[in-house]
Amino acid sequence: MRGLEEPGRRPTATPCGCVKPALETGNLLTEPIGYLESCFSAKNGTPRQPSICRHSRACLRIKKSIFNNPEHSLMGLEEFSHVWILFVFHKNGHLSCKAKVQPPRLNGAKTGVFSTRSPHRPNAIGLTLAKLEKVEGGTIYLSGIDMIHGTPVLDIKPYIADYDSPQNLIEPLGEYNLQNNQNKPKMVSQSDAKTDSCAQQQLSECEESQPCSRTEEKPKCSEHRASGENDMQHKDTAKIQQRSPRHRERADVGLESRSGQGLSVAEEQIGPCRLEESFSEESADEWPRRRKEAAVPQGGRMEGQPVPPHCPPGMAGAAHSSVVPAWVREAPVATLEVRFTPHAEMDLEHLSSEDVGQASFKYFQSAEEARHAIEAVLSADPRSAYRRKLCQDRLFYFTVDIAHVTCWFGDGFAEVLRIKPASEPIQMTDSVESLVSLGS
Ligand SMILES: C[S@@+](CC[C@H](N)C(=O)[O-])C[C@H]1O[C@@H](n2cnc3c(N)ncnc32)[C@H](O)[C@@H]1O
Repeated sequence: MRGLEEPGRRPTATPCGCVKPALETGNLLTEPIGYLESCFSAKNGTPRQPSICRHSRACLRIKKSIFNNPEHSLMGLEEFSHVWILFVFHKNGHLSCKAKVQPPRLNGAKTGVFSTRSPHRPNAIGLTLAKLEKVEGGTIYLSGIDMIHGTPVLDIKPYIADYDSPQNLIEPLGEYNLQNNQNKPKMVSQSDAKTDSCAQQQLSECEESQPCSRTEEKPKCSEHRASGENDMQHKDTAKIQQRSPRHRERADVGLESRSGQGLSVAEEQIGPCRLEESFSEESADEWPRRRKEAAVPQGGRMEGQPVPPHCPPGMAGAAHSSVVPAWVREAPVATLEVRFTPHAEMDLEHLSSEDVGQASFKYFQSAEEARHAIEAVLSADPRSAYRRKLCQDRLFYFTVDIAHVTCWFGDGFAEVLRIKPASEPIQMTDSVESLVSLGS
C-alpha cells in the first residue's frame, strides 16, 4: 500500500522563494469571511473560553467580496442554536510559538501546546463554540464569545451534538438486540440514526420509557434541532435534560467557575461537563503521571456508578463518554469572589443612565448584564500566570462594551474600583490585513 507522501517535501516555493499557497500541500491562503464586532476590545480581560461569560456578545457580517449575496450563505443557519467559529488570533503579535506553553489556569505549569487552547500555536487558528442569537440578512449575532473586536473569522459551522459530541455516538446494539430479539445490529452514527438512540431518549422529553430500538421508525422525541420542529422542542428538551438524572449527575461534577450565574443556554443544552471539555485550555506538568489514574469520563460516571435505566450496558459506558484529565476539573486556579466598591457601583449606574448624554451600551442590554459580564470575567481570574505571581499589587484594566474597568486582585477576590466610559472607539481591522496565509 502506498503511504501518504509527506506534504512538506513537495515543492511549494516559487523561484523567488515565496511560498506558493496550494490546497494540496495544506498551504492555504485564506480570506476572512468577515471581521468580528465584539464587546471585548483587547485581549486583556477577554474570557479565556466562551463558557465563562454568557453575556459577551458579538456580530459578524459576511463580506460581500466572499459572496455577492451574503444572506444566501447563512440560509438555514438560524435553525441551529450554536455555531463553531473558526478564526485567526490576529493579535498574537508574531507567528512563532513554543512546543510547551504555560496556560494561565495552570499557574505557571508547562504543558504541550496541543493539549491546550493556547492562542500561540503553529497556525494561529482559534475555535469557539458560540450561541447563535439571531441571523439577520448577511449578519449573525452571537453570545458567549471569547474573541476580541476585529478578529478575522475564517468559517462558521453549525454545532451538531450528534456529530460533535462523543456522548452522542452510538455503537451497535448487538447484545441488546439479540437478547430482545430485535433488529439486526447496525453501526450507526448519530448522523444517520437521528434521534432514536437510547441515550437521547434519556435526555429527551419522552414520558414513556422505551427500550432502544434501531428501527427506521420516525423518532417520537427528537432533540435534533435542525430536523424540523425545532425551536419549541429544543427548549423543552433542554428543560428535560436539566431534570433527568443523567443531567444532574453531570451538573454535580461540574466545575464551579461560573461566578454564581445560572446555567447558560449552552450549558443547559449540552451539559456543563461537556462544555468543560470543549473549553478548558490547560494542563499541568504532573498530568502525564496522574493521567491514567485520574482520567474522568465527561459524563461524570465512574466505574461502579449506576447506568441510566432502559439502556443496555454498552450504551452507557465510557465508550460513549469523552475523557479529560482530572486537572480540567481541578485546575489549580481558584474561582474568585468579585466585589464592587460603592464608587464602582455608582460608576456603573452612571454609565448606564441615559440622561448623562453619553453613549449607552452597544452590546449589553442593561447595566445588570454589564455587571454580570464583569463579574464573570473577573471570577475566572483573567490574569496571566506571570501577572498573578509578579505583579500582584498592580491594577488590572480591561474594556468591555463601553465600560473601561479598573480593578485589583486580593487573596481569593477581585475588586472593581472604577468603571469609566471607554475613551477610544473600537477600531475595525484594516482591510489590507485581510488575507491570512496559513501553512508554511
Ligand atoms: C485561550 S483562547 C481560546 C480561543 C478559542 N476558544 C479556542 O479554544 O481556540 C482565548 C483568548 O485568546 C485571546 N484572543 C481572543 N481573540 C484574539 C485575537 N483575535 N487575537 C489574539 N488573541 C485573541 C484572548 O486573550 C482570549 O482570552
